[in-house]
Amino acid sequence: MSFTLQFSLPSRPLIATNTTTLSPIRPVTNLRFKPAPPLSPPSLLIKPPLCASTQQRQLVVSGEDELKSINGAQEENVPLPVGLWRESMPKHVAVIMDGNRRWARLRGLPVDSGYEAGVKSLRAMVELCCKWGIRVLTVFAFSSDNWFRPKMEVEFLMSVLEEGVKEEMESFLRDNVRISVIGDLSKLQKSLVELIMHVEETTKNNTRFQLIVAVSYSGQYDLVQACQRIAMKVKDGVIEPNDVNESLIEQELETNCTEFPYPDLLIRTSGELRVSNFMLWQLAYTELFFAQSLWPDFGEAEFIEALRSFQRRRRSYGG
Ligand SMILES: CC(C)=CCC/C(C)=C/CC/C(C)=C/COP(=O)(O)OP(=O)(O)O
Repeated sequence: MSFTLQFSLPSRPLIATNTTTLSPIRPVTNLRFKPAPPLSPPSLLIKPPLCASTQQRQLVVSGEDELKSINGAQEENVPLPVGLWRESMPKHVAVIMDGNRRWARLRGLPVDSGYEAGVKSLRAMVELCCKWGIRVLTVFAFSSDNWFRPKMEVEFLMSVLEEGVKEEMESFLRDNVRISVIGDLSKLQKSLVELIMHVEETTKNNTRFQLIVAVSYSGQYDLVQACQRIAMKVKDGVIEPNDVNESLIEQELETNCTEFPYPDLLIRTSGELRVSNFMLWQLAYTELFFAQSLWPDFGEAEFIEALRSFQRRRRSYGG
């Protein structure tokens, strides 16, 4: 049984969007908070829209059954590692997969081996996300600035993406995985763009898990392209300048491809303490976790540590 309380907030979010109270001892609450989008189409009762900053919020009090089911998809019936609580799992994790080249150099290996080891780490993380009920994983695979790397390295990374998509296409379909790519695709080879469009189209109705790959992407690029689209709408008389607000910007960002909220947790590996122009708007209320491990060494134990850290935090969204 469930009921919904709807209330309005003047300008900023009150408590939480899509996660329950985070308790290190035991999750005691089954309260869910969701923002109701003023401009986007109506969503399902417990389906949160894109972001945490829209002005109207709904408080949904769920029964046991509803906690197991989010947006109609059943959570995996797999026991979680000790100390992790399903109710307070992040829905969306983002990762800056840093340290692949250092990993290779430390071993006296060519740079390519570092990226190959990084892909193995990514595969393992996708499996863990699926197993533990994390619904979206966004990875920074190639930044706008990475175009300045040696040509051979750029070509290798592009071939990794191309081969990865081709090899995994069957498993995406079998495992109900949706693939989305965000970034400035105009800089990519035509054949790769076609492949990306094909995999996005083929997997667009898959609901178990969404992998968002950021390629030729930067947070500043995303904001600029959103501004350009909004400016066109103003120019065409579709909207007035005064209509531009947070929700409208959110709709024009590349992350509009996910039905889930912005990242709850950002993990950056390799000990660097920066967000490096990644999802600048979307990270507004994201919890940050910086791991010492280089990305190819980031495995299950490190992921559990990041999730435990996340679950110990209280997210107030400035309220
Ligand atoms: C298909 C797909 C999604 C592939 C992902 C492959 C992968 C692991 C890409 C990482 C790309 C990258 C530029 C990481 C930054 O660390 P760095 O390697 O520059 O490390 P450094 O800081 O040691 O130089």
